[in-house]
Amino acid sequence: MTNSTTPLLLENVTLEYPDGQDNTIKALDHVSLAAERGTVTGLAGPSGSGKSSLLAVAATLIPATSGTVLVNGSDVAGMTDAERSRLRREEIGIVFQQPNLLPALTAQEQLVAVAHLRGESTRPAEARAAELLDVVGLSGQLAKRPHQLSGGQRQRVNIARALMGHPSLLLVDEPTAALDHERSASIMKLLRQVTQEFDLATVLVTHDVEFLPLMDSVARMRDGKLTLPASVA
Ligand SMILES: Nc1ncnc2c1ncn2[C@@H]1O[C@H](COP(=O)(O)OP(=O)(O)OP(=O)(O)O)[C@@H](O)[C@H]1O
Repeated sequence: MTNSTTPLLLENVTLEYPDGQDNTIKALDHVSLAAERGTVTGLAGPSGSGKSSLLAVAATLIPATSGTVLVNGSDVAGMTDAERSRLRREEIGIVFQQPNLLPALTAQEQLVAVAHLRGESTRPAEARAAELLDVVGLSGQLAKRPHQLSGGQRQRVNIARALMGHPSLLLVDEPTAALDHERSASIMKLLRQVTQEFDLATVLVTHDVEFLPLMDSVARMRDGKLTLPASVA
């Protein structure tokens, strides 16, 4: 059951890239997917099957060639660049494989910088940053800079930063690619925890089939086509 409160709805989405000659590569081939609040949708599939392309279209970073992308009921195709930027700031959290933290900033400052971009004042931003860093298990590390944190801790800062804008949709691309098994497992559990705690619709790309049982549903991609999510519960 989907409606205007469904954070992400893709209907028949196709994405074509030029191949450098006269043809196109179909990275997404009539893909339909709904991501509901409070659930983690795992996105699995071989390299080159279109997983990152799906996230990029859902994040409104790349426009679909055809089909419909609705974020909280709004069709992103009809939006101006400014409206899409606002959507990304206010409704979408993005966690990439590498944390991409700013080397000079402390963990707390990484989050406050995001709030400043949205025009928020420092005091409430600092309070929310501290709260979120506590949620991700870093309450004692607020003043640490990236080089003073482990890979897993940096990814936790990255996740907390993605939550600063109160998103309804969290898009996560291979969050554990740079981590060992134990840290990967705890990051996956954390993503599940924040999905429930903040009632997020999380779409998570992973190569690691071991973590698929932690997802509420798993969509599988192959050659740009998506097999509809099947519950793994
Ligand atoms: N910018 C681009 N220009 C042209 N082709 C692209 C571009 N980005 C991706 N592709 C092609 O689109 C298809 C899907 O790529 P995509 O990166 O979405 O796959 P993926 O499943 O995320 O792969 P991986 O698991 O290796 O990250 C591939 O054939 C890829 O070569």
